[in-house]
Amino acid sequence: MKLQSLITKATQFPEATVAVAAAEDTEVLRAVAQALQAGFGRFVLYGDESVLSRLVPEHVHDVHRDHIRIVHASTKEEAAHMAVKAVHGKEASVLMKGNVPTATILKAVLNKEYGLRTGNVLSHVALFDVPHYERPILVTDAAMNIAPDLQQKVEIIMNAVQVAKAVGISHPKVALLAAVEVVNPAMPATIDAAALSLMNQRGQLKDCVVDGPLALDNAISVESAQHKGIQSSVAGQADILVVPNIETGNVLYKSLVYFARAQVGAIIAGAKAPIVLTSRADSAESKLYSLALAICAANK
Ligand SMILES: CCCC(=O)OP(=O)(O)O
Repeated sequence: MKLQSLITKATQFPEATVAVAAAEDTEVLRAVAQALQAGFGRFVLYGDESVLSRLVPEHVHDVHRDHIRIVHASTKEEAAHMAVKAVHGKEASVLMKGNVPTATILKAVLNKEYGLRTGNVLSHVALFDVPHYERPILVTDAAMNIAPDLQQKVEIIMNAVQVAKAVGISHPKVALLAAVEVVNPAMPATIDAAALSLMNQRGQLKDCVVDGPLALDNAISVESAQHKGIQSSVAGQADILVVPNIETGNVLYKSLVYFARAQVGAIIAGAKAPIVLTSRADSAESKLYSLALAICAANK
């Protein structure tokens, strides 16, 4: 599903409520306004009431103002905790990071008493529309897990498969990226990839087809895979790219956005509710797509 279609799908859930932590941010409020304009979402904005009362009318059309509630929080930490508590208490089905450091919101998310942990690994899943590439493609994990071990990679894959299903890819093809297509004992990513592929063949990783190690070119290009003689049901057709570590993921994410001018929507999956957690420099449009992705994932 292309990102624009995701917005159409999100309009099936006009009442889905989003708790925004520290909403006093122009790009966040522009995304909120665009979501309301598109016809989805109710928003509870936690933050400095005096600032929000001034900013909201500047961004949000009068006709949509009854879809927004402002709740005062004295600090960004308090805003993060209040927003997380609202999701924990089921007053909202999606959490959104506003103008608050990632570490602050994640601390609230991981709170033992009212946080959003399920016991599963939390992981970042980004859905891209890349110009001149016909299919949408998911990338994981560009932001959360620094150097995932084999078990963490299993959960990262399962989180991404759930997100893929939410956007209409029912049995995704998962490519495990490395620098080469063969198992090399000096490259741990290739050994994990081989183990994960076998786990998939033996039914330990369900609802998807997993293959690797694959280099990026043969994961996404049939011509490259054919040229290199790679026999694989995933090569050239990957729906999900699993990177070996956060550096690879973050560089791939930002290369797609800045070099390729890709559009992106991204969430943290694996928690009790999806979390919209974009790069600080991401556009309002990306935040809008991320909201749509989160609402679709919350209602899958
Ligand atoms: C890819 C999203 C996470 C990230 O890198 O965020 P910042 O650019 O805000 O550091």
